[in-house]
Amino acid sequence: MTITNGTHALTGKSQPHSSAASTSKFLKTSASVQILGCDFSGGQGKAGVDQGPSQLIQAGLQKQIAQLGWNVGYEGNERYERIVQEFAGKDADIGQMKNPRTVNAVARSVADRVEAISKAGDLPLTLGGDHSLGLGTVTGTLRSHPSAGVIWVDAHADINTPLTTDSGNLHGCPVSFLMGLEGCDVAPFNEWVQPLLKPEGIVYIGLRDIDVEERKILKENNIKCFSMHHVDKYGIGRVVDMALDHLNGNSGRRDRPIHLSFDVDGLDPSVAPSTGTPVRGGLTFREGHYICETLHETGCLVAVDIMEVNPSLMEQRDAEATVAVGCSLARSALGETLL
Ligand SMILES: NC(=[NH2+])NCCC[C@H](N)C(=O)O
Ligand SMILES: [Mn+2]
Ligand SMILES: [Mn+2]
Repeated sequence: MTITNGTHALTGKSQPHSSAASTSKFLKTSASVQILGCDFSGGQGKAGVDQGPSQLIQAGLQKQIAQLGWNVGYEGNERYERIVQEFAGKDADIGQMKNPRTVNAVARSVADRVEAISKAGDLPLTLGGDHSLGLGTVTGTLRSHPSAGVIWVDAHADINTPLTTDSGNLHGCPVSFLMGLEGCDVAPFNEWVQPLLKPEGIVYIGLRDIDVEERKILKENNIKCFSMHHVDKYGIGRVVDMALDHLNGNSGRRDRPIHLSFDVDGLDPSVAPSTGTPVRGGLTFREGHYICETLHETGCLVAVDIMEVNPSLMEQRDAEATVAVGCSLARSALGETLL
């Protein structure tokens, strides 16, 4: 194991620690974390979620991750801004879907970047932006690691289809596109989206606000869901264990690559208030971090998304708290322990 000298991310004190990167099973030995800042809000209706990535970066995320022993790269938002410009004023609804061409083009571009980063043996850390970006990040991961499983932490299932969505907001639909469910074979998405995700390849944690049609889809496809009810019943420790068991075919092994897509609204609004669709009764600060820490411990994480941080909502101090928790979730997933 490589020993490097780092600085403790909380205390700022210098301390020796093992390199987080070296413990990963699916990354190259000298792996880097490549941060993708996706300042994108077109998958839902509230402005400001496009400020999430820049705020997370301004809060020092890049340096904090470096202090954990990682090489860190950061890619800003230019390419996505160009796409948003390109379709501005020219993106009429298609059926129920709002901003379909913009969401499509952004997700496609994100998929290509995540795929390239992952194939280079590095870990893509995507900062949203709204959760429609998950169509891009998970596609990119599955092109690079076809056997990867997804852990989707969220108050919502984001599994509406173009036929079932009431809101028309595509941040409520990425999972159905990833699975190629009925109604998802529509332009412009069908130009590139492949049904790479199988229903048994995803586990949800934190659900508590599911639309009627989504509930049917989850049941029909036998998708593993740990709602807040299950977190209360079993405790977060057993829930994460069961989630990993499910993805690893109950083999007892921990050898399936994992993509973590963390919507900060999975956390309770008292912990992450500044997000577009908050739902009370969510994960505590520790439950959220426990998920990230435990997934890091498996050595199987290949990609991480931190989504739906919207610093323009609520008061300034709420925004700061939400940005801070976004940073600390990312650090936990990348190996920060509080010891
Ligand atoms: N990524 C999110 N925050 N999604 C919220 C989705 C809410 C609702 N189910 C919808 O489809 O509109
Ligand atoms: Mn959500
Ligand atoms: Mn979501």
